[in-house]
Amino acid sequence: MNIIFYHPTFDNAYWLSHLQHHLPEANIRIWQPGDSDPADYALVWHPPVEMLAGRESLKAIFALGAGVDSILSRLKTHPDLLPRNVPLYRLEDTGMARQMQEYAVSQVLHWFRRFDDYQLQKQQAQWQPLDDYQPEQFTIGIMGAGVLGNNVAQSLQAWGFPVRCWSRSRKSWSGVESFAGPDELGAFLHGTRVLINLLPSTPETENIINRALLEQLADDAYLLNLARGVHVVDEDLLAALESGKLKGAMLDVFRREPLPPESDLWRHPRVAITPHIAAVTRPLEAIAFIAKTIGALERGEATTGQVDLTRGY
Ligand SMILES: NC(=O)C1=CN([C@@H]2O[C@H](COP(=O)(O)OP(=O)(O)OC[C@H]3O[C@@H](n4cnc5c(N)ncnc54)[C@H](OP(=O)(O)O)[C@@H]3O)[C@@H](O)[C@H]2O)C=CC1
Ligand SMILES: O=CC(=O)O
Repeated sequence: MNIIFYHPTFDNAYWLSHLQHHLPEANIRIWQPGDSDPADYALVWHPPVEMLAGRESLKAIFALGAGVDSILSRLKTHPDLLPRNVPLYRLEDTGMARQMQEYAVSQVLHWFRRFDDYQLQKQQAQWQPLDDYQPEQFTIGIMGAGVLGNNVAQSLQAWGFPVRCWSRSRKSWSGVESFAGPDELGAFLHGTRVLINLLPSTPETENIINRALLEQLADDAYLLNLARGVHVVDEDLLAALESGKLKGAMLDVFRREPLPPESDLWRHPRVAITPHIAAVTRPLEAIAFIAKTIGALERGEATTGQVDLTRGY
């Protein structure tokens, strides 16, 4: 079995040695420009067009992340980026769910315990206990009820917050109110105090967090964007912060990354920023998932994590 590997920033030697450990029978090589030798599987992130074009005999391609938007969006300009009829897989969880839980729980508790307000008071040397918020005032609405949304919902439920989710198909998760499809988006937003975005980036979800959506949230709402920058219309977010509709936002992802120094988001006092680190690919968990999936494919067994190219996630 031949496997080709390409990632622009990962430690290739580290990945190769651990892949080899999990797949001892495989010939694994780092793909280099000009390499058109046979391959059964390709493991990629931001692959050059030349790497995969024409490789119709691949058995599968693995994206080395959870979101596949960076690959699928390039298909418009480079239709031969992905060979036809070759299944594309993505990483499912592989340690990212735990990271998303840590991020979401810590930030929701930060807002719930009013640490943002106390930080502002501190800047004015103001010693002033504030009224507590009650969990009932802190309904959490999670957009995107997939692998990561499900785990984040469970971790926030454990803290006693009312949790609801919104997805294309209805979920029946114990204690979580489920809303499905565009017709139920308004009901999902009504009363949501903390909006957590964990949607994939697709043509349907681009710019979804806009003025009309933000206006439907509860007053003094908060936004936590953990998914993709293209989901949010930045001007509308800044306007909602200025109008007081939104009390704060924490953003991990941006339309342009790195976020340009001239962006007003950097300077807004009620916007917190992290550099797309909410959940990073953990090599050992990712390699275990890929090796398990290759094993299942070789044996003709069922797999999970295949991307539906028509849905775009
Ligand atoms: N910031 C970071 O560090 C990271 C960000 N991410 C982002 O998180 C995203 C989510 O990951 P993951 O949970 O694994 O993805 P999944 O594919 O498991 O879940 C996607 C969810 O979004 C829902 N959805 C998709 N399209 C729509 C739509 N048009 N309307 C309503 N709901 C929709 C799906 O609905 P249904 O269940 O009905 O199919 C599903 O519940 C990734 O795509 C990636 O962009 C991921 C990892 C790290
Ligand atoms: O944003 C990261 C990913 O894995 O998707």
